[in-house]
Amino acid sequence: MLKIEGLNQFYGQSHTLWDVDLHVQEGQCTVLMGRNGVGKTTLLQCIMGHQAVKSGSMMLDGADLLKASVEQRPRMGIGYVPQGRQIFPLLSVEENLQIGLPVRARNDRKIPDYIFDLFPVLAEMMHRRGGDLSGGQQQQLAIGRALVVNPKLLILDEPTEGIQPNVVTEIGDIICKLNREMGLTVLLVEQKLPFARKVGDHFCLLDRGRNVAGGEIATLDDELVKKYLTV
Ligand SMILES: Nc1ncnc2c1ncn2[C@@H]1O[C@H](COP(=O)(O)OP(=O)(O)OP(=O)(O)O)[C@@H](O)[C@H]1O
Repeated sequence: MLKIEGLNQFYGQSHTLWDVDLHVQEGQCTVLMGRNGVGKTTLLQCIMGHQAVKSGSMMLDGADLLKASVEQRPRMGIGYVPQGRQIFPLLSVEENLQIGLPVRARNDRKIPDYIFDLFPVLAEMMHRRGGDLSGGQQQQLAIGRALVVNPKLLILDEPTEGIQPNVVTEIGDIICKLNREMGLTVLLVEQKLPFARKVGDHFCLLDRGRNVAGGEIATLDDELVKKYLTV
């Protein structure tokens, strides 16, 4: 579904991503891994068009993502849950969810009911301000908001960061449900190994902006973990 090849990215003079390849297969959950600062968020931002790419190719179901504007990418079927959630604190839960509505077809600009089935707390807190929600609730809101655009590919940047263990389990179950039962293709950045192993089918491991390993999650062995993930 998503095929990135030979991607190079710079922050000014600083070469951050070096010839990075990433293939996300339809229906799979791919986990992008690596220590802090290796370039995971930068790669996701390149996919969303928030960072410029120096060279390489990036195709989504045969369409050239690099030719698409930031506004077009959600319309091409990408839902994005950014690092730190980026909830609008002064807007209500409903208004935060409504942000994705213009991306939907003109005759279908309504928040889909299944989002409230997945996250009942969003229905309960519909008129509360985003800033009044707990971290876990905000993460659920961020995922709900990404689903409003009716994505075929859901991208999540560290959805478990700074969240209580019971909510981490809940979010893991929901990602599995979206992926395995509802057929949504998922790409997520995740540092927590048990979580990555629970939700992931494939992994892509980066180190200092370069691919160092990848494949089925079962092949992510202790040696790779020690070399590239343990701090
Ligand atoms: N806006 C920016 N301007 C300049 N350098 C940046 C910028 N954002 C990130 N970097 C640098 O690029 C490198 C990759 O950062 P990035 O945030 O993509 O890594 P990461 O793997 O997602 O790490 P983390 O898990 O800590 O979020 C780091 O060295 C970081 O300091």
